[in-house]
Amino acid sequence: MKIVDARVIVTCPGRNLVTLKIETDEGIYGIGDATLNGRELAVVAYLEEHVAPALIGRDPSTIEDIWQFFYRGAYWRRGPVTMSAIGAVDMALWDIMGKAAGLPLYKLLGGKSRDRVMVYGHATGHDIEGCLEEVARHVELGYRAVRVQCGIPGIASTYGVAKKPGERYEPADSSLPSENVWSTSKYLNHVPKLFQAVRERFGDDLHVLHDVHHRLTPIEAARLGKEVEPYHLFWLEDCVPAENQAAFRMIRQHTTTPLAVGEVFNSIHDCRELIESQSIDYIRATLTHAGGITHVRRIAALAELYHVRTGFHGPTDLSPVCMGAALHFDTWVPNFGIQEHMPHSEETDAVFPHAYRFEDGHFTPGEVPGHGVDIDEALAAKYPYKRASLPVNRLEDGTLWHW
Ligand SMILES: O=C(O)C(=O)C[C@H](O)[C@H](O)CO
Ligand SMILES: [Mg+2]
Repeated sequence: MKIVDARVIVTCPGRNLVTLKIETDEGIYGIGDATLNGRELAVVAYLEEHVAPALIGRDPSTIEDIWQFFYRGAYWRRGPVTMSAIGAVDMALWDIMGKAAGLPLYKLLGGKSRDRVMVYGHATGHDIEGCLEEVARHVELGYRAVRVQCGIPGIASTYGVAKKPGERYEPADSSLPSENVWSTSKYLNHVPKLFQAVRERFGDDLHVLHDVHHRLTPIEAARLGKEVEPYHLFWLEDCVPAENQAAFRMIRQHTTTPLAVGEVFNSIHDCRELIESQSIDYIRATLTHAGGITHVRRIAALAELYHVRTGFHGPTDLSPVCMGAALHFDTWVPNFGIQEHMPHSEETDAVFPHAYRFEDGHFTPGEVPGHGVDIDEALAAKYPYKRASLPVNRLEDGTLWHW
């Protein structure tokens, strides 16, 4: 089998999504997600100029060699743009090989380690009461695990909280970055009250999660971890920016709240120190941004040695193609923890018909050969690209801060 075409499809059924489609001389094709939120066209250019032409004529079954060609063979290694491009190629090749073998991807990877994949949903509210209503709605829908993000008294808007009650929050909400204001002291005073209220209303069985979005310093994160210990969070996510990996050792010494990190990581080298020092509990690197199945399974294997489990990033800025492939990976990977789930819009689901299904707080990937997600190109063409940017965050005195 030979690759005869590799094309990039950009569509915006509510938000921008980038798909690589690789076609073979045997009529089998595979697709991969290359969406890098707010930087979509940078990956499109990388794929079109440096990757797609070099794929033509290759044997799609040489997945490892193709991965090495685009990673090791490139002088400029790593980084989110390069690794998202490689991730899309890799996902599409695994899709092709699944279709050629007539096997769903999880069987190619080594078969089922579980019957279904537990996911967590997103509850956001402007105040604690609003959050509790949203958590209740998720419980009603069957979710066993819910991430809870709350507006902070005295702060006008916070990233990660929907703009209006009942709406979903949208990660990239305007053409140029909008601005939020941040107060660490107001936030730290509020969050323990939120989780106390969640436990009082929903009891001990519901898994609850929280995302800090990298906004704290290590000592502040240590305080938050300690103060929410009585509420037994499933995890505290991205409590500090992870460039300084040694910071996590200090946080770890102060709290037993489990720590998750890695949605912005793009290679095993971003994860290595955190995993080897046993400073984290969940690794969130995703198939799209961290070089596809071929690379993320190396990360998962390293993590397994240190009792670290997977908790893949799964917001709407990753397309259903990534979600489908991730659910196969989650079904197979021995050290699975949880999978994030933000439902895509109806328009997005129509552009990407898929085999995966939600039931009772869990997903199953389906039995369709490959990753089980397709693209309706005619429908995709009806939604042209629209520039969208992630917001920025400033302290109350105007200082630009982590978001
Ligand atoms: O889903 C999460 O945990 C996020 O933090 C969402 C991210 O902010 C979003 O994917 C940025 O593109
Ligand atoms: Mg996050």
